Amino acid sequence: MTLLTVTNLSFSYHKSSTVFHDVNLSLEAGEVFTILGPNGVGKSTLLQCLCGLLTPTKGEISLNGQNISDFTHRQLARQVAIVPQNYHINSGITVMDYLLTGRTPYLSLLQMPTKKDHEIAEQYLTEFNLNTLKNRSFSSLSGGQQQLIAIIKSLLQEPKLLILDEPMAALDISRQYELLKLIKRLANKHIAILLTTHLPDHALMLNTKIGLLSTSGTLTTGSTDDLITKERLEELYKIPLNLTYLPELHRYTCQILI
Ligand SMILES: Nc1ncnc2c1ncn2[C@@H]1O[C@H](COP(=O)(O)OP(=O)(O)OP(=O)(O)O)[C@@H](O)[C@H]1O
Repeated sequence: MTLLTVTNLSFSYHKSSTVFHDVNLSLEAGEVFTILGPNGVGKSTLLQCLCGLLTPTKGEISLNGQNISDFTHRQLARQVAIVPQNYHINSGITVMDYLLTGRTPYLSLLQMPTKKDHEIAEQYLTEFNLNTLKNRSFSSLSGGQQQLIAIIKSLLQEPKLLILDEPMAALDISRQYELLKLIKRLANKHIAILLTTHLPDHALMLNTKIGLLSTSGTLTTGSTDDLITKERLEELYKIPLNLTYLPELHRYTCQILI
């Protein structure tokens, strides 16, 4: 069965203006879907609708055939994790305690995280070579460190669908390389991943399903070959650019012509 089905979805913050309308998309387990679009077109808004943080004005979102409005918060948090673009955490919570909040959907009321939960968090910190951050306060971390820790927290949720809002934005290129590899590994483990990015190269590297969200509020979906083209991207971003084929990698790369 299709993991995520989005049907005729529309959203408005204010009655007078629609952010996006009639959005349709679907995602199977293990598929990766990349959304591109100019600043302010509604990518984050769409992602927040998909994980139940915002309620769409119209349309339906289903997980394994069940409308997400029928899920409890706890049920939904076992299925879907989101790594947002920004964090507003000023509580002084340590990195370890922040990570362990990812286990909340699996704990009963007032239950403390278990030894096993600590071990899983430690394992991820080791995998990402971030152990030294464990006892730091989350809010004292750099933007890139926060992004990596938030990604690890989302993995502790063991989601079937992982939603990443511009996950590469604050990362240096070596961390981007690690994250791109991680996305491929998670997809091989049948986790569906929906991400946004401002770099067409990320979509070309991942070779995913694509959604182009335009200023008119429509989402055009298709394959990388069909949608990551010079013509489509120039129309979307209104700038001159070029795609160059890299024979050694069997894919294109995108350059802004300046
Ligand atoms: N809470 C809010 N209340 C009212 N309008 C909002 C709110 N959040 C976002 N918007 C507006 O909705 C539109 C879509 O914003 P959104 O953050 O989803 O865009 P985006 O495509 O993710 O942008 P970016 O690429 O810059 O992150 C923008 O015009 C934004 O100003």
